[in-house]
This record gives sequence, structure tokens and C-alpha cells, in this order.
Amino acid sequence: MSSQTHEFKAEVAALLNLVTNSLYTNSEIFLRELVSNAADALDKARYQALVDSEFAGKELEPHILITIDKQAETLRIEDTGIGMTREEATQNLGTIAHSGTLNYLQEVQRARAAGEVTEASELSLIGQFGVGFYSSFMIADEVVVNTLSGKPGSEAVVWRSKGDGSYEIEPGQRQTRGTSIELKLKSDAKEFLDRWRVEGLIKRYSNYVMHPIRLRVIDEQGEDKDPEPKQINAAAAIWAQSTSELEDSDYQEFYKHLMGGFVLPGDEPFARLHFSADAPIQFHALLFVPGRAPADLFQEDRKALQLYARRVMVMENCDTLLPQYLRFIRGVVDSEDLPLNVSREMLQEHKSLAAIRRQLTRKSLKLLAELADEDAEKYAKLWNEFGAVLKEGLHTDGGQRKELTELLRYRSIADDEGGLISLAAYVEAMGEDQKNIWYIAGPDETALRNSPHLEAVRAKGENVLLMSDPVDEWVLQSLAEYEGKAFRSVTQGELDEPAEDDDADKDDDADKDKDDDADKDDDADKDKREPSPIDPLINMAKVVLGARVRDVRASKRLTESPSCLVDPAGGLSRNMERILRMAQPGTKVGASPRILELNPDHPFVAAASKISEQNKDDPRLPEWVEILHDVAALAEGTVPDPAGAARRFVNVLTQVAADESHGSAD
Ligand SMILES: Nc1ncnc2c1ncn2[C@@H]1O[C@H](COP(=O)(O)OP(=O)(O)OP(=O)(O)O)[C@@H](O)[C@H]1O
Repeated sequence: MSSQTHEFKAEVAALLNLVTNSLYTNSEIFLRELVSNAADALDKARYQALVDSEFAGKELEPHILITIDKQAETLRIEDTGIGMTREEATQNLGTIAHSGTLNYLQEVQRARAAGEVTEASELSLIGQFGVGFYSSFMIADEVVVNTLSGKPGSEAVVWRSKGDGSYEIEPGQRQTRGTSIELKLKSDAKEFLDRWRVEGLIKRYSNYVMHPIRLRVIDEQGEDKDPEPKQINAAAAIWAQSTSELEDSDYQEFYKHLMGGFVLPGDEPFARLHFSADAPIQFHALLFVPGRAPADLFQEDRKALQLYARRVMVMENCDTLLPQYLRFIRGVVDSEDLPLNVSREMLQEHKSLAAIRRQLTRKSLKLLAELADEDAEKYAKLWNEFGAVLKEGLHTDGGQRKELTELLRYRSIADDEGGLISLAAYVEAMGEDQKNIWYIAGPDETALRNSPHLEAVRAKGENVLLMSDPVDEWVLQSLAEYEGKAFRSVTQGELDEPAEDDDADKDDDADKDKDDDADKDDDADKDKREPSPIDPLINMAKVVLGARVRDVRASKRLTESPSCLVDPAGGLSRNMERILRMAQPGTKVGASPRILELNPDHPFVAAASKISEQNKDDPRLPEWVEILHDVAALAEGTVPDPAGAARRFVNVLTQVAADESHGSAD
């Protein structure tokens, strides 16, 4: 087949434009990207040779050769990897493998224009996303790829492009399996013809690539200075070395390699776990808890642990080695006991992996628990990054519930600075009279801290956990109690009642039974209610508010505010309803009427009650009742009719002003 010219897909053209025009400050990353592609190709070849008996080039020694050609002013990165067929070259080098890459680049460009991105933060983002093959156009006027696939019957192809919107593809001459990528360096990129510059970059970014990387230099006269090119990377399986042989700096270097080459100051890992196991399965593991949550923590194709079998990488991202709720952990697992010549799908199912996973899970949780014990400050940072993910485990992994429960941390009203508290510390600080672990849940922590619902509990000197993470109440459904103390919401039921029926609390379905339960509890409440001095106002309020409230009653939880809205005991909390609606848009869950509680000791409530007692037809009463309802809704940010509420407030203020000017006129 002869030479053919193809246009790049639109997104590649856009990417190239961004790469050549915005990323010049970090142009050196191209070498790491190309070396990492070459290493991937070598891993793939090694694996393919094991599973496909027809695969060509089995005799080739896996390695990467970098050639600096000072005479031709080119840099070549060559591997004896899997190679590409014509179709693969068209597909892989003509389109963008990761859709996220383009979005990321656009974001960098936008943020740069707005002055929000520093060079360092951009570098760390590149490390996370990888700009890939196209980064070569940052430093090259032309890129020529010579490749031969190991697939039986493949023909060599040459792919070339100037990065200007099109590429050419034609038959090639390459005789051995693998790929060479030749870069015709731009005039301002001649620094990459310098041996020390290139060697330094390899040591910095690619030292732990598990294949030998060799460097060869051809001088200005075309003379080969290194007929036997020397290896410039360590290529060591650090995880298989004993901990006593390794220094902290070795781990730091390896972590950097694992994270794509960049770790910003302050983002160093929170903890690491390096161990080898012999029975029942032999394996080495080197795991890190990263110092910062990655951008892809909640994405399907996020980075996971690398799986090696006898030093051969068999899976770049093996997400079966740890449960989902530990998905933020990064590292390497290498086992002698895994079969190499099976498909990835079969490997994922292999029973050894389940055994490794059990050990890794147990040890990882222990590592976190130790960190929490030894360095509360560091653990608090870790919790802020990964707490939301860890909490998922309480729902999904009953076997580790105890360990996970001890890892939970909450902010609480006892600490205005936002410090975290464990459940153990909470229970430890409980007074003799306190029966429950109090919490308040809602979307906004500041609103929670200021909530009127806390008043009586706070006045008694009891602490309340603040739960502003959407998963918090879900977690409580699988927890229900800690050390025999039930979790109780300060916004639900009567505060001095014992904990409600657990079953009703645990059920997260807003089904009919649940509502019936809540009704039952509520009716029971009504029957045994003591008479209150504000009963006249309560009766009046029930008439004025009608179906908008489930009930009106005198409050035992308010000491300062005049009113608040509470959820019935045993029913779904307002926050939970909100979360269910978010999780299942269009569902009918929620907005069920709530209970209005009035504070008998508040002067406004007392005055309103006195008026209702003396003259239940007083024209001010309906508006005052509405105001008490408005104030309660306002405190939690759920006023149904803001304009109406504002009008009512102004009416009262106008009245106060009129009374005042009367008073001063007298
Ligand atoms: N040296 C090589 N040998 C064989 N295939 C290669 C080589 N270099 C690149 N490729 C192919 O081209 C594809 C695109 O490479 P590119 O670097 O753009 O993305 P990637 O490596 O898949 O992603 P990332 O760089 O984000 O990890 C690769 O997935 C691979 O299939």
C-alpha cells in the first residue's frame, strides 16, 4: 500500500494546538510520556508472548534505547515492544485515547488565561492525566513512528506528522518487532541533544521503569560514541527488596514514579505499607496512601494498584486487589503464585487474588488505624481527603465494620475550629446522664452549627456531631449504635424520649409502612402529651397552619429561639429525604409535613399565647403564627414563601416602629 494522508480527528487537532501553544513550560515531560508508552508496549509484548504461541519476536530482549543524534538533530526512543499494525497506528495515534485529556487541557488553558494555574500545579495535573504521545509535538517539528507489530502476518508501517492537522501513513522497512519514535527537534528544543539533560530526565521521571533504558549518542560528525549503550535507569523492583535495604528517599522516588513523575511539596504520601507474605500466597506489596485525593477518585476508570506476576506487569490498574472504599490507595503488588498465561479476565477471578485482597484490606485498615492513633493531625488531613470514600465501606463491607467505625471522624459543636472527633472520644466524654450520641445532619455545616435544634442539648453541655456529608446518615443506618449508645438526631422526635425503634430508623425506604410507623409514634406522643401553658397558641397554630404541619407542640429543645421544625420520630429525616431525592430524581420522597415546636419561655411565644387565650379572634394572631413558622424554616434555609415571610416581618417591624413613635410622642 502506498502513502496515505489523513486528517486528524477534530479533537486531536484541538489537542495538538493546545499542546504546542500552551504547554511549552513543561515540555520536558514528553520524554517521560514516550518512555512510559515504550514500557507499556514492552509489558504488553511480554504478556502477549505468553498467551499467544504465534506471536513474533519472542527472542527479543525487552529494552528501550534512546538515541541522541547530534548530526541529524533528532532524538529517537525505540522499544522492542508489541508494535502497531497499520490499523492500530491509525487508531492509536490519530485519535485521543482518553476523553479526559482534552477536557483537562482546555481547563488548563482557561485557568492559565485567568491566572489561576501555577506551573507546579499544572505539572501535577499533567502527571495525573498524562498528555501522552502528542506531547512530542511540544519539542518536535516532525514526529516519525516506525513500527512492526508482533501479530502474525503484520507489515511494518511508518506514521509521520508535523503536528499541523494531518498525518501520513505508509509501508515501512522495520524488520524487528517494536516501535521507534523519531523526533526532529525544534530549534528551541536542542537542549534535548545533551546527554546529561536526557540522562537526568530519565533518572528523574523513569528510574523505576522495569525495563532497561539505554542511552546512545551520535556526535556532530555522525560518529557513534556508545557502540555499547549503557543502562541509565535503576529498573529495580523496589517492592521485592527488604525494607532494611531501603531508605526513605528510595520510597519517595518510587512514589514519584508511581504518581506519574510529579509530587508537589505537601502532597507527599500520608503513609506507606511495604511487606511480603509467604503463606498462603506469596506476594510483595508496596502501597501508599496518597497525600491528596486524585481528580479521578470518583471516576470509573481511575488509577488503581498495579499487579505484577513474577516482576512482569500483568495489569496496570487492577481494581480487585482492594475493596472500593480503599480505592485511593496506590501501589504495586507482585506475586509468584499468579499464572501468567491466562487472560486478564481469568486473572481477576483467580482465587489467589481474593486471598491477597483479604490481607491487603486488613493491613491497610490497620495502617490507617495506627496513623490515627499516632498522628491525629495527619490523620485529620487524610480524613478530609478520603473520609467520604472510607465511609462507603460501612455500607458495603460488614466484615470490617468495627475497624471502619473506629476510623470515623466528625466535626462537632464542641470544637468551633472544626477539629475532628472519633466516636470513642465522643463516648468517653459523655456524662453519666447522657444516653445517646447526638447528631445533626444537613447540607451546610455553618447552618448546622447555628441550628436552634441544638439549644437544649448545648445548654446541658452535651456534644453534638455535625453531619454535613450526604453519606453520613446512610452510614448511620448501618451503624445505629456505638458501644451500646444509640445515635439520635436532635431534629427528630422528642429529645427526652428513649431511642426509637431501631428497625424504623434503619429502613431507608420511604415506603408506606414507614409513614405508618412514624404516624404511630407520633400519635402515641400526642396521647401522652402533658398540658402546656401555651396550649391556646398551639391550638390556634394548628388551625392557621392546617395541613402544612404534622403537629404543633411545646418544645423541650429550645432555650433561645422561639420556634423550630422537627421531624417525627422514626420517620425519614428531612436531610435524608433531600438526599434520596438527589439520588433518585423524580421520586415522590419527601416534603412530608413536619412538627412545629414552640418555645414556651420565649417572650414572643408567651405574648402570642396570652393574646390567643384572651381573644382568639385577635387579627394579629394568624400573622404571628405564620411568623413563628417562617422563623423556624428560615433558620434551616427552607422558607417555602420568602416574599410572604419578608412581608410579614416588615408588617411587625412597622408595628414596632409605630408603637415606638407613639411611645415617644406620649
Ligand atoms: N511505543 C509504542 N508502542 C506501541 N504502541 C504505542 C506506543 N506508543 C503509543 N502507542 C499506542 O498509542 C496509544 C496512544 O498513546 P498515548 O500516549 O497518547 O496514550 P496512552 O498511553 O494510552 O495514555 P496515557 O499517556 O494517558 O497513559 C497507546 O495507548 C498505545 O496503544
